[in-house]
Amino acid sequence: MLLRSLFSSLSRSHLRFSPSLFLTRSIASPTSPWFLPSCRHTVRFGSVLRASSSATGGDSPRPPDLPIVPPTASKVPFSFQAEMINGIEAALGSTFSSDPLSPPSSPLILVISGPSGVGKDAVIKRLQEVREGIHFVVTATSRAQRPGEVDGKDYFFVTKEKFLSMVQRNELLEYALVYGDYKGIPKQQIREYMAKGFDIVLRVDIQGAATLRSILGKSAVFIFLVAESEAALVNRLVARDTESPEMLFVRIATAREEVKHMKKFDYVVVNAEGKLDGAVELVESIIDAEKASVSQRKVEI
Ligand SMILES: Nc1ncnc2c1ncn2[C@@H]1O[C@H](COP(=O)(O)OP(=O)(O)OP(=O)(O)O)[C@@H](O)[C@H]1O
Repeated sequence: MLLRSLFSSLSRSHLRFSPSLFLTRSIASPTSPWFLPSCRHTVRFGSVLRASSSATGGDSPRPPDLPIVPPTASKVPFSFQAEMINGIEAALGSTFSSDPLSPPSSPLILVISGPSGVGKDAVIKRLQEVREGIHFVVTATSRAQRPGEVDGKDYFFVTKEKFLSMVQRNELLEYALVYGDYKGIPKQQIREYMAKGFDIVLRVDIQGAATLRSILGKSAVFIFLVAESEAALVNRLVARDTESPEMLFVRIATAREEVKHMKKFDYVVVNAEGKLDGAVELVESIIDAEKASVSQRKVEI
């Protein structure tokens, strides 16, 4: 029935054709896709389809100016393709929509964590350079500013008193006392940038990641960053030269314990010595995969 209707719509079109042209492949069922005639014609590229009402039966005209991109390997002439499409539309009783078939992807929250000195800051900084639409949430901290750090860019450096007043006003998604200093994530920044469609990157230590997991559950993507080995991590921390020997010892001892928490994360990314770009590419792949996921994570802050 469907086929008959299609043939009759096509035969009303300007094109002279034989149904046998279409049936160069066997038809498994009336609804299965069956296609193109094996004939040789000159193809006119770059033209724009304008449907004639006779080809669509007059009921469901194709949108005007809908460009048809010619498949390079096709031997089917353009005008003939247009007639075929019109015929199929007429047989189906509706035009083909150009709306995207995939649902829009939701903004992500990426939680990037890992032992001290593994390269969290370095990876996030590079990610922001190579990828658009990423907002790194600037953490508020009561710790002292290190040389080269910029207030409002690396952290919001605040006094302990100011930090505690932010806690009281429920302005922080999560906060913790880390090595004697407070660190916390301002909620407002996340809301603001998610509303603009940005993917959000949060940088937290392992303890912070555990707290965020309990708050955000599966609605966020948790990435654990590791060095290629314990020795490489220690070298990196020593070379950074930002800690006193005592603090260095505490960080290294803590890192040993922290690696054990890897399984609570969704992904692990190795940031190997001299291969920062490789780590960033993997993070990008994770983002791309998440955006292509059939069930998108939904988050509310
Ligand atoms: N792939 C890499 N190869 C070599 N050096 C790296 C790599 N990634 C980061 N580094 C360097 O290692 C040091 C530690 O990196 P970074 O400060 O980004 O770590 P972090 O995880 O943010 O540390 P913390 O949690 O203590 O703030 C920095 O000097 C950084 O430049």
